[in-house]
Amino acid sequence: MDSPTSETTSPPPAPFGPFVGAIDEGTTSARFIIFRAGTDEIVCFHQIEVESIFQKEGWCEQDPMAIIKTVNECIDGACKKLVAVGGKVEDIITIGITNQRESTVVWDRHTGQPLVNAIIWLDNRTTTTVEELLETIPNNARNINYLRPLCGLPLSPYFSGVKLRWLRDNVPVVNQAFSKGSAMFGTIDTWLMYNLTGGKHGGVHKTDVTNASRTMLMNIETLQWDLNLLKFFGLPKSILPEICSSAEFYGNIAQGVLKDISISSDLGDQQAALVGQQCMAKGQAKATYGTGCFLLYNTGSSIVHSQHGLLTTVGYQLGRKATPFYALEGSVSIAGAAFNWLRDNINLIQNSGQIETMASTVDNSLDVYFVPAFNGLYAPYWNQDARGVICGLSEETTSEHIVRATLEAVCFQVRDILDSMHKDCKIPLAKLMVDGGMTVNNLFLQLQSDLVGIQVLRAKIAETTALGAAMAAYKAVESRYQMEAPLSKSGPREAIKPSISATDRNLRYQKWKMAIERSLNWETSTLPHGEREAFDGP
Ligand SMILES: Nc1ncnc2c1ncn2[C@@H]1O[C@H](COP(=O)(O)OP(=O)(O)O)[C@@H](O)[C@H]1O
Ligand SMILES: O=P(O)(O)OC[C@H](O)CO
Repeated sequence: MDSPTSETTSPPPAPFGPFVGAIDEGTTSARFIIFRAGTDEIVCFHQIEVESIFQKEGWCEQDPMAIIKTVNECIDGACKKLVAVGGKVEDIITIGITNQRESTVVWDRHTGQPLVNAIIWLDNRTTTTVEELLETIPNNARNINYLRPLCGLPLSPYFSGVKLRWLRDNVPVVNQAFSKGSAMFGTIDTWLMYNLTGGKHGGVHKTDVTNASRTMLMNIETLQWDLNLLKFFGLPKSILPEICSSAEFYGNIAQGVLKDISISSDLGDQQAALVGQQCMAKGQAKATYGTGCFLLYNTGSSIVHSQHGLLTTVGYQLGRKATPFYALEGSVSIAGAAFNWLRDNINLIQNSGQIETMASTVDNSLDVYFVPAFNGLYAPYWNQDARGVICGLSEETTSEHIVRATLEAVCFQVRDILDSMHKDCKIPLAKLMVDGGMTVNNLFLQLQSDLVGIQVLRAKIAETTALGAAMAAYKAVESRYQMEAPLSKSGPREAIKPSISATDRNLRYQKWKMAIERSLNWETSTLPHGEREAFDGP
């Protein structure tokens, strides 16, 4: 047996500051991560799951007060861990915020209390609102792309403006607060910022350009709230936060363990991952696989209006006077969420650790295709009436084939998006940077590379979203910081290369397209309700 040496017995050196903290408030969980400033070294973090509430079919809500409580617990938890390893909380020089986007909160400016639960981005209750808004488009055009030139987005239940309009039309207390001028609106970043900086006692009411670019209310060129868009949605400007850049002083934290520490960045989580992955040059792209999957392609300072179903969004603006960078985005609403469904609704798996093991026991999905269009299909289809289908089932199909087909479903959806990006930008992507909860799954990354036919590069650290927020916050307080400098000493990214033939890949993709056809317009292609009730079999 080795005798202990002074080297093995002495405690590890205390981490030295300065540190930068990042709140990452995702759909599934919240976390607070403490980085060594200007690096991608995580000193410690604390993460807690956030509960979603499903009151009715297609609805998804979260309790805004529970979100605040969870974030505060994450901050406390991470700071305790920092002290436990010998670090000092006072060495945290600033923090940043990154968040699930589009999710909508309305609260009362006098009490600081939410008027309703937050409507989460993947909530589908507003399909009728979209229908009603389509009716108001001149010349009976019913064109979902009518507002694209102004805001870069198609009309869809996904975006905050549509959710706000639904609240105005359906929740009297919100409608009254709009009329009285006592309502405040915010996406999750704004709600967090308001509460952290004092709430009803002087909390700031601000958002950043990336989050604002997901509301359908901001003009994509001026980066200001657009009066024509507000008029279209019938919403008052008085409820909206001030739009700021993604990296600047937002306010100081009012109480708790981080009291008086500044908040210096705010970015939607997918844009933060773009920064954290260092896709800061035109033509670079990343895909983040969490609850949903979001592929962002940096288009530099140019606004590219997609002709093929992608979104035009702000990528980041790192300082008040900095040039805004834009991105084309392909959004997939159900990625990792499909596994939550396999676990919670049909008990096919018990935990996410089983996914890779089960899917690896079979060589292929035995021609099973699963389109998890639970709340319609986002990019590039924007079909709110699509619903999920599993096709190709046979007597030989097992749970393992379905789990594998679920992994492949995410890969095929990314292929759909890459094809659109290729058409919009003309240059095919040579490689794709990937991150997010699903990317711990090695088989998944191999399937992704096989089914799109390009190299997939796994991020060196899993927390690229929080890293992006921390980098932007540090940039705001340390102007000499070079964000493009190599961040990590941990070696090159892991590259996964395609291992199947182009013929095989294209055949499988054709089958996927057939499955997509079967899922599209499912809601509107059913019999009208009256006939459905009368129909009594053949
Ligand atoms: N090994 C795995 N294989 C496939 N999916 C996974 C695996 N581990 C986690 N996931 C999925 O990743 C998602 C969580 O990722 P995360 O990036 O934390 O999400 P979010 O930022 O949306 O909260 C969950 O939906 C979960 O089902
Ligand atoms: O919670 P995530 O990481 O899946 O991200 C949610 C997106 O921001 C929704 O647009």
